Amino acid sequence: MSWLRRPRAGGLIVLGTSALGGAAYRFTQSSTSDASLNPHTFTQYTLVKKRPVSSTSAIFTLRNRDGGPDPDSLKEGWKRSVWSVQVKQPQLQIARAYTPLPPNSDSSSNFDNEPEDLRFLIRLEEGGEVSTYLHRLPEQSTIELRGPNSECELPQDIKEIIFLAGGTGIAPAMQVAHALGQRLDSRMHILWANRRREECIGGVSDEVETNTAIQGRSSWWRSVFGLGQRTAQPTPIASQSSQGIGVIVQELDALKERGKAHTKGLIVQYYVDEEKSFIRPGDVAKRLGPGSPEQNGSKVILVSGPNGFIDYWAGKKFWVGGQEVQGPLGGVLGQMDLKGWSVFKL
Ligand SMILES: Cc1cc2nc3c(=O)[nH]c(=O)nc-3n(C[C@H](O)[C@H](O)[C@H](O)COP(=O)(O)OP(=O)(O)OC[C@H]3O[C@@H](n4cnc5c(N)ncnc54)[C@H](O)[C@@H]3O)c2cc1C
Repeated sequence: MSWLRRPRAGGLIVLGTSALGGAAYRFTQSSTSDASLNPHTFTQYTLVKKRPVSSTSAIFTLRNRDGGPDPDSLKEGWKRSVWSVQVKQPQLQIARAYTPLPPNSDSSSNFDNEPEDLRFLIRLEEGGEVSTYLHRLPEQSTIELRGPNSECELPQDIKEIIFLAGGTGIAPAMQVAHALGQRLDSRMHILWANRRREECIGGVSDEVETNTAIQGRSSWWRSVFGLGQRTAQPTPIASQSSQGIGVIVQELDALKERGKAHTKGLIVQYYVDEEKSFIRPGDVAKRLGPGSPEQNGSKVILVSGPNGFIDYWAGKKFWVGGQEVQGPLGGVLGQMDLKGWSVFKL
């Protein structure tokens, strides 16, 4: 799910999808009614709420306008997939993919057969056609969605996940945390990097980073933005901000709480570029564990965020015959002893 890779295009874009096993597909569809979300036609939703998260991002809450029931595929998707929908920009007739945030206590559906509201964390891209269009829309506007599209299916036997998220790459991480929160004995580490603290106000890392395992490589942010040398330092444990706790931070805290009873935990680490804290290879290495081949269950590293973030950590994805494919494992992870963990680029 590398962000910002869409070319400007005149026609509606069919987005490539891929699964952990390498297959690309859309969810099978039980209903083809235009009133229900479906992969074939655009369904009308109403923008019922736009809640700012920072100066450049907001959570958009969309409600199915005609109340068509959610397809079963969508309910299944929440349990086992990372998935997205396409949002249409009607004047330009283009569409971009966005990743629904997992339901929270605010997500409304009054009756069992009523569709759930869909919520999206959307960043305003400077000069970006669809994100600028969406951010300019007033509440009560109509927005058209098509989907769902599966980006990756979680293996049934998943045991542990390390999720490297850059910026709005946190949305798929939250989907995975939501799905994993219902699986016994799973453990998930999210390492979330942002340029600015305003995206994750009040976010306090669960673990102290010592960064002793591997040092000396520059961060993705550094390589992308050409910043100068930084001094090695531990990730600062942020103090509670006087401005309160950011919306996404609160939702991550809620996900931790929800999974507590069944799982071995959700551990979240915050890295903020402007505070000179960066995800380092050592932060990943120390979470790989000893790597015992007898251990049951898959262990997966997922990488999600802007193209440069994915390239830096895992190498480029490629387009082959109109489909986006994983490409070889490269980047920093490609040079590490991953002790049996597999890597998937979202
Ligand atoms: C599966 C998937 C899920 C996603 N989920 C989310 C999500 O949950 N939240 C989210 O915010 N984003 C998400 N994205 C990214 C999203 O789909 C869009 O790519 C993003 O919003 C930018 O789209 P846009 O139309 O606003 O920008 P675009 O018009 O595509 O432009 C993107 C950037 O490139 C620049 N640019 C474009 N064309 C050119 C050019 N020819 N020359 C120079 N510069 C150019 C623009 O100025 C802009 O800064 C997801 C992407 C994928 C593939």
